[in-house]
Amino acid sequence: MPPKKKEEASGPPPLIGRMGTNLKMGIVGLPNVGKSTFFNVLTKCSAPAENFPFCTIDPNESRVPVPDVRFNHLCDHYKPASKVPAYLNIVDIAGLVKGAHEGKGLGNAFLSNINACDGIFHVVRAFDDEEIVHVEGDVDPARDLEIIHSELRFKDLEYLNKNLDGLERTVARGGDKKRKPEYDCLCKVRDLLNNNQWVRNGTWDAKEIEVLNQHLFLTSKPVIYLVNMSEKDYTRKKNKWLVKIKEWIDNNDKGAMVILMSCSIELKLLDMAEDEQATFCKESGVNSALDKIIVNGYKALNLCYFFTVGKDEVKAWTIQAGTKAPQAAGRIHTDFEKGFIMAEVMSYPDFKEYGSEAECKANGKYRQKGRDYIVDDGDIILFKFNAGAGLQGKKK
Ligand SMILES: Nc1ncnc2c1ncn2[C@@H]1O[C@H](COP(=O)(O)OP(=O)(O)OP(=O)(O)O)[C@@H](O)[C@H]1O
Repeated sequence: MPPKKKEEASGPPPLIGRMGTNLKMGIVGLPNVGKSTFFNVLTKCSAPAENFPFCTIDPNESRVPVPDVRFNHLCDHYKPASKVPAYLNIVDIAGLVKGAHEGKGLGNAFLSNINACDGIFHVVRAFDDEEIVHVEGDVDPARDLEIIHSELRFKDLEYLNKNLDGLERTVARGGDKKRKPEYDCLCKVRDLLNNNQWVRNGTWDAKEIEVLNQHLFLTSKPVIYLVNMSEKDYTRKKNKWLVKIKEWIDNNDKGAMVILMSCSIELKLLDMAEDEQATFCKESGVNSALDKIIVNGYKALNLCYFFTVGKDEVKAWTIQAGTKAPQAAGRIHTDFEKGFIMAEVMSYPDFKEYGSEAECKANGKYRQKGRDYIVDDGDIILFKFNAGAGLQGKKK
């Protein structure tokens, strides 16, 4: 067998989850925890946010620009006619309740909406308000985290057992040896789930990841926990539930990202003019959590982007981390991939340091990269491709 090319051997490891650039983060949580409010402030649109459970009946989808000082700097520099940032797709999913996996509270429909997402913003309520009904009767974020965690796990177990039954018969009868690795992998999934663990927290080799990616378990999706606090608590950066939340996450999802936020502060900021907002943030020491949430949601999906720049347009092109130059070129046009010759690349830090394309060139920072180049987040690229592929010459 010929030796593997260096880039193949050292390329990024396979990942659990769907491939592609049109991935979505779903907003998940119990009813009345602030999901729709969060979705509204995020998208600055007006999906209903009412003071009673289940006001979100159908999933609501939107996309929000990913904030990036590099993109802003490139726009300031080129002053292009068109500015196109990267976007994060977000879906607002109606509240899950205990027993959702058995169909309670329209559970199954909502669980299938989660299935259509690639990552989860898990919103948990840490604010008290007697006017706002809590489906479990009182506020207790650790209990709520456990409910959602268990519902997704139960749903995976239900799906798994259905698949495993058939597979067990086929493999046990010795009829289909080819499916033994799949069977073994699914048994490993079953053990994990029965042990109160999520698929995402298991250790998997490349072959097993191939199997997992045929099934796309709910508990294989990356999760960012959003703790929705009252305005007062968020401002003073204190909340009586934080220790318990941290404890729960350490015990159940060690290392997961937790972001503190307050939907009521975000609503307040949304109503302010830009200068008023700046003064408020300076005086109160409070900042919006939205940028951090969007940027980390995007990263959780393993997405990144490269830039194309010029007077006509500065644009961020979403790719999956680890994408090689020809496939990145293919995001712009399939002919760019087919007729790929090279990528001319400036890294963003070099561009920032030298101040222009000409200075990057003069200082050896304008590099020509071939087919095996793995595009880095923030690269500024000009692709050269063979006009025989259908288009003329080179194109930004
Ligand atoms: N941090 C907060 N402090 C106080 N009130 C809040 C906070 N976040 C949200 N709320 C209020 O809680 C109520 C419920 O919020 P929202 O409708 O967004 O919940 P939801 O999780 O989308 O519910 P459902 O799943 O039932 O649609 C609203 O009245 C909203 O204004």
